[in-house]
Amino acid sequence: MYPAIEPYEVGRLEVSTVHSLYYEVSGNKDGSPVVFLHGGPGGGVDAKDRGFFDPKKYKIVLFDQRGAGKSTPSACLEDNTTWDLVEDIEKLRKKLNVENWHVFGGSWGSTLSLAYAQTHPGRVKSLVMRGIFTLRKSELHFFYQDGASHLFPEAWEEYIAPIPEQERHDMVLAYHAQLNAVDDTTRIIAAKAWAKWEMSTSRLHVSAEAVAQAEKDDFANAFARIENHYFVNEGFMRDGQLLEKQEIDKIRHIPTIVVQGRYDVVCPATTAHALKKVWPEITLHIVPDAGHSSREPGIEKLLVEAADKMADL
Ligand SMILES: CNCC(=O)c1nnc(C(C)(C)C)o1
Repeated sequence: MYPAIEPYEVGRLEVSTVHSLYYEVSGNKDGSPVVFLHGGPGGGVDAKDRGFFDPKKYKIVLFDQRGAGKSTPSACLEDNTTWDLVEDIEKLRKKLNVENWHVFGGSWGSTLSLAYAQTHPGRVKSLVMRGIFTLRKSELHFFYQDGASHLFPEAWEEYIAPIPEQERHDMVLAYHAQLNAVDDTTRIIAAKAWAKWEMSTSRLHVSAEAVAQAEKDDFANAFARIENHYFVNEGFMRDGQLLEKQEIDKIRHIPTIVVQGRYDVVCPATTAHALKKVWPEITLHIVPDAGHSSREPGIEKLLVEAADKMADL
């Protein structure tokens, strides 16, 4: 990763009558623009995310998506869909007087990267994606219903604990009821349990720091409520839409590098493999000793190398 830097511009962008987005710009004012799309949805950006990009070559744009991080209102689900976020990226591009830009996203950030590129292909100079997630029913089933549970049985017990046994046949729906309960205590207990499940399984070796993040009320509330909202609504798209040939044909020409952990249980390699089959032109790196997180050493290294490669395009 590149050394820590501070933004030279920080601002807020009103994108609807409800939502205001936090954004920041760092690196080279005259550099090649790149927009970083964070995960979750609802995960928010971290200052460390600037470190993927050479600050001499890139004009680095980070922003918190609707309801996430420093964007307001926090955890707000109103007017919060995949397609609202796609248009927010365009609003931010125009606000910053950017003609077109590199797009970089992991996990949900890869979902949004694909949705944005397939909607506005002319605005995307390159794609660097990590832990491919396309929100198919099968992907959600594996992580939230029956799959990852077999690899992390201890964490799974904590994840199902807030849900009555008779509701456990549909965990995403059951969590939707608790994450939107009138009672604040019910909501925060469910939010922390939901967030802890993901943060406990996102690394090959469990990270205490990542798990501790799930204990932070504001993070857990936004991450859990927004993720669950998108999943209950199936990402506001057709099942498998982002992998359809007609959709990939719109972006087939865009230089693209994907980095995928072999032991990613949150967004298993099967989706990156499916993407490669429908889009053989991409470069796909499978990291043999990594899980889901962009902070896994092998993943972090290849992401920086990928961004370095795209910088001169
Ligand atoms: C199913 N959501 C996975 C995702 O987008 C994700 N995983 N970790 C994150 C954060 C690092 C933003 C918490 O996001």
